[in-house]
Amino acid sequence: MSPDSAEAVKTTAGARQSSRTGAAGAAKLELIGVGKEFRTKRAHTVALSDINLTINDGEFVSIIGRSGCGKTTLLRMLAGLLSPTTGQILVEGRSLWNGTKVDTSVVSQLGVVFQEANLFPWYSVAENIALPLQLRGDDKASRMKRAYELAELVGLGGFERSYPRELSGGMRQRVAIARALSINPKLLLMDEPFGALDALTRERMNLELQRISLATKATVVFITHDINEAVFLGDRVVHLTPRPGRIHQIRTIDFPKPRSIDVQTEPEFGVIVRELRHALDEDEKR
Ligand SMILES: Nc1ncnc2c1ncn2[C@@H]1O[C@H](COP(=O)(O)OP(=O)(O)OP(=O)(O)O)[C@@H](O)[C@H]1O
Repeated sequence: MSPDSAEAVKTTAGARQSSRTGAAGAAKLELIGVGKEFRTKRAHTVALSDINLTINDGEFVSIIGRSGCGKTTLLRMLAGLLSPTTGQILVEGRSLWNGTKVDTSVVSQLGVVFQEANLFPWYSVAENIALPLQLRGDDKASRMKRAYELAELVGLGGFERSYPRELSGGMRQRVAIARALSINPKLLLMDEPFGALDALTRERMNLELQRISLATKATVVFITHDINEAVFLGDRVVHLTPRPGRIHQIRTIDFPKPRSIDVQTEPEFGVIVRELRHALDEDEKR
């Protein structure tokens, strides 16, 4: 982390500008003035307001924020599951949403991993991994070849014929990651993927995800409650504040990759985590 790292911290006023200056490379994902409102009989909730963010090819962006600040809403809009009320979402320059209508050809190029692995219990590991390829009509030989390669990549070589019930929680999440990667997604979207895992497994999965994302050069949007995890994995960390959800600051994390777990013991790492934690605590008072 450079001595002028404080420069990387931008508060609300500067967030719009800093959000458009990520690592070098082509824009993979652009959010322009994105907002989401929910209207029910009982309530009108502005879940997200004026989100502006550009994510470049190969970048890993972590998103943190208090419960209810709109993280999942944001990811669901990026995944094509929920239409934005305002603004535009562009994937490689192509609009994901046209009003409330989603462009399915863009969605089919996205990989999504949720907190629950959501595997099909009656399918083997390899069959689960290959499912998106089956849906897209790839022949069996080529999709199994790819499934076996991916099983190896996520550390499940030898388990290709196992069934989900025979796997640990961490292993099931690896299958979910491999399945999301099967289509070589333009974007990998992850919503609290390790939230249900114990601390040690989670730490191992952080290392694995770093390795996989570097090996595949994937562009990743990663939502987490865990500040440590966000900083460890992220090239940038986006902090959302609630009511309505807005980008409060975007912090660039300069530690070179691959990062070892020991980076977390470096004083600079501790400073960043503490500052982000403090900023999140401030959200409670808002
Ligand atoms: N389908 C919905 N209908 C009405 N309000 C909703 C809906 N989905 C989300 N909200 C509201 O939008 C806001 C943001 O919710 P969201 O689930 O995105 O937050 P979050 O940051 O992911 O929270 P958590 O960390 O607890 O998962 C909340 O006020 C929530 O009540």
